[in-house]
Amino acid sequence: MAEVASTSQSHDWPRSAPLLSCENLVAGYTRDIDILRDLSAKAWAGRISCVVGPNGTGKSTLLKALFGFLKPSSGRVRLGDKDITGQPPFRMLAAGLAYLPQRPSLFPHLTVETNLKLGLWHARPKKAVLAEKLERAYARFPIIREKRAQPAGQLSGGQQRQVEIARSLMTDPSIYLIDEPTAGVDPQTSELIYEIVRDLARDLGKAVLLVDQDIRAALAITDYVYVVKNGAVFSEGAREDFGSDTDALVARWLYASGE
Ligand SMILES: Nc1ncnc2c1ncn2[C@@H]1O[C@H](COP(=O)(O)OP(=O)(O)OP(=O)(O)O)[C@@H](O)[C@H]1O
Repeated sequence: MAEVASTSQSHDWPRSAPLLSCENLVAGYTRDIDILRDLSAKAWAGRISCVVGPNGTGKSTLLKALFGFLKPSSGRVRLGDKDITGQPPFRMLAAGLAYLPQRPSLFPHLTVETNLKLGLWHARPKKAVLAEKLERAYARFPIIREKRAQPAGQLSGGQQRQVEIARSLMTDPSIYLIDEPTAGVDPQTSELIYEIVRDLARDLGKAVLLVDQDIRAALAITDYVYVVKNGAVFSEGAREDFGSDTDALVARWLYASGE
């Protein structure tokens, strides 16, 4: 595993305590095949960590293992100092993790507002609390206020992404695991979605672990980069160590891809 540009003295935040971390994670879908093979990564409050790498290398699998859909066969997942390895998704949610999968996860036939309310169903909030949270969501995403009475399935891909993010914010998570948020979305909407993801970290102080194929766009908002190959970290480093040299990073990614 290579540390990228580790000589830089310009910052030391990557040495600060992460909010979420995994160490030497091994996990897979069947007993005999490990997809993640000794993978370690971190996400810091107010920062975006981005996981890039070739197709099929285990990026989405990492998020699934962190959120508890897959139980690691070895390694540790920690929330601050607390060991949360192998906890089921509902406990991960309660612990402050939000997971946004690659495919939209809204109920298409229910209205936008009902989808938002479902973000809090498990908490059984008082009416006033629910109303306040809805108002906060509408203030942050004006397009959602406009479309709140429509079935969610009638919204564009980008609008559905906004509803998903608004729904996740209802539980005020501290950590976001986000899988390819702009897959299948037009360039203009992509820009908006990256802005929203950036604001989750910069404005709201969330720790974000982002998996992305659109390497150049993702790098523009990223603080720390993991290049993953064959289920392990091939190379990592703080984004600012690369200066404006996105090409060096892309070259490293291509090397990991074997292209
Ligand atoms: N539900 C599943 N059951 C069995 N194998 C799976 C399952 N989901 C993914 N895999 C396999 O795990 C490996 C890693 O898949 P994963 O989706 O994590 O890769 P990825 O790096 O996110 O790829 P991409 O960039 O194409 O989304 C692949 O070989 C894939 O076929």
